[in-house]
Amino acid sequence: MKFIFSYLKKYQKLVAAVMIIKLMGTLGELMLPYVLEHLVDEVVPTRSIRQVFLWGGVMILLAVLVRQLNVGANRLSVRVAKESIFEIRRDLFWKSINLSGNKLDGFGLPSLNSRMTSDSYNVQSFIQSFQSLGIRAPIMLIGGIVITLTMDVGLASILCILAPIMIVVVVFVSMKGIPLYDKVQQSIDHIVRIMRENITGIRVVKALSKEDYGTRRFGGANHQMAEKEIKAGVVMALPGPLMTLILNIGLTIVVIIGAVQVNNGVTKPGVILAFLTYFNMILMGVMALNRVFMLMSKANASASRIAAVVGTADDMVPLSDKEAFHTKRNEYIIFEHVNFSYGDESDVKEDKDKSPKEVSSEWFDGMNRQKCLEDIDFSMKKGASLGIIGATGCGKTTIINLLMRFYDADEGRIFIDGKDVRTYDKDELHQMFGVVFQNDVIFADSLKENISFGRDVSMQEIEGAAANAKAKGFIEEYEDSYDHRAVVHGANLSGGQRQRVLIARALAANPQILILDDSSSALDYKTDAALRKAIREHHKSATTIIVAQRISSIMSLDDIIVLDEGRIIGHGTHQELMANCEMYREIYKTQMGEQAV
Ligand SMILES: Nc1ncnc2c1ncn2[C@@H]1O[C@H](COP(=O)(O)OP(=O)(O)OP(=O)(O)O)[C@@H](O)[C@H]1O
Repeated sequence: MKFIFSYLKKYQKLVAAVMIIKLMGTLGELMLPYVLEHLVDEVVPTRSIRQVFLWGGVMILLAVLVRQLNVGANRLSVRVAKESIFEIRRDLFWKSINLSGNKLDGFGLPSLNSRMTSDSYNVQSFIQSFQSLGIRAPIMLIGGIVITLTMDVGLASILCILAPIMIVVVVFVSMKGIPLYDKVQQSIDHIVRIMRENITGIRVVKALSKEDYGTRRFGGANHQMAEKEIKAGVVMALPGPLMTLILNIGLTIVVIIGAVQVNNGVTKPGVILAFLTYFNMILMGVMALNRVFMLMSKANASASRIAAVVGTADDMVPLSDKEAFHTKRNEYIIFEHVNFSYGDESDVKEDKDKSPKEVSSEWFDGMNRQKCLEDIDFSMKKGASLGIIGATGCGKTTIINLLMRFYDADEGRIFIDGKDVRTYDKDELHQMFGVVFQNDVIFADSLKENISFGRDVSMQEIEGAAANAKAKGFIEEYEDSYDHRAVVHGANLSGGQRQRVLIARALAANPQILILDDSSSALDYKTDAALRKAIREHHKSATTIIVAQRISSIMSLDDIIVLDEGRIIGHGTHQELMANCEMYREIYKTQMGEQAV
């Protein structure tokens, strides 16, 4: 809750205005039965039509005023809720896209997704309802009791006994509800993950006729979520009927005692009429209180999940010169005896019984760590080119991840241009790179925007990059050329076209370091060779690293590293590796044919 209120601080005045207007509206509402009682008991017996119309008019005016006040307060409360959730989402998004690789792995994309959507929605609903119901409910409850006390102490004492019982029930049940809603939100993460996997991999699912399998997986997760929702819903739905029962019993007692009193001339009929209305109002107040507590339970669980991300400490802050490593070597990129392991998030994900807060603080500490890179040691001169080859999962991409400081090495030192990579400001560092990752993303936007990608890049540079990436030809065949729109994930482009647009994106800003991670696998050999030639000719000064499975993509580069299970087992030019590296020779033989050796 502290997290939510920290965002409401700036709207203090608006929230206060909502509450004051709501207070006035509720007081007006409370006056209505009182006026009704006066009309029935005092005005009607005078048989004065004028007076009846006058007090009837007062009631109508009061009702209209109450309505207007409620509408005004609701509008303001919606505004506060919308603006504060806008800020919460903005901060959550900003933090999410700036999370370090380790923390991103820890939270998981599906979970970040549901924090951005369903969790934010829960918080928004609470902010909105707490401003109006938060004041209306207690005022109706307390006001109703106070007014009935002034009318008939005996009858009102029935309410005085029932109200605290109802409040205790609501509070008790809400306390039980909070942890249950935590679990519901965790199931939403799970469901979002399965949805993402199935939607992203829809083609594979269809191609292998695995719709049933996908549906079964989703069905399992859906079932789990439904169970948790039902459990939370059953608990939170308990107070409603219980309260109606308690109040109806109270109402029956009031009607019976009231009837006797009216019969004996002790009480007037208008009082009983007013009592019945106040009873209803009190019931509505308690129900509203129940709703506020229910929304609060959900929002509390959701807010701590959002706060866990927003409040996570930035672990990739640039190091000061004092803390950093230094080198006298003058190569442009240097890896010195680097070791690295990813944290294993599976042990965290299983810990479903812990609150998100507890989990998030532990995620990044005691994770199982498998060694991924061991004693990686190489360097590159400025403008040089390096190929990295090796079996899948041997750690090729991880080297890039460390170079771009998505993760920090466990041991060893990495330098770019004579500076410890950890001393660079994140933006400064990333602006040095033009990069295409494996399965990189094409956005649902024009091809022009996909290439320029929000950078200050002229149309001439876009066209130049497209030409070097061998994308110019197919782009200019479209009637709308560079304005042609790609759909989500570039599904209206072929694999090779997607890769060429991505390479154009990497080349567009004339990067100092160019990284192509398995980014030409969908290109035919001829286009791949033409692409490398264009890069050599037009991006001479760029220090280039090409990660590839295809030996033909890297054999002409200045230097090649052969990786095996996270270790460098071969390093040199193509000729040197052919002479000295058994695995390289094997890859060459397999891909280029026996006689090529
Ligand atoms: N975010 C991550 N969290 C945990 N383990 C990871 C993560 N990313 C990669 N790994 C593991 O690290 C190892 C190296 O992965 P990496 O992506 O560097 O391999 P790669 O050589 O690029 O593979 P490929 O050629 O298939 O792309 C693999 O065993 C992989 O499962």
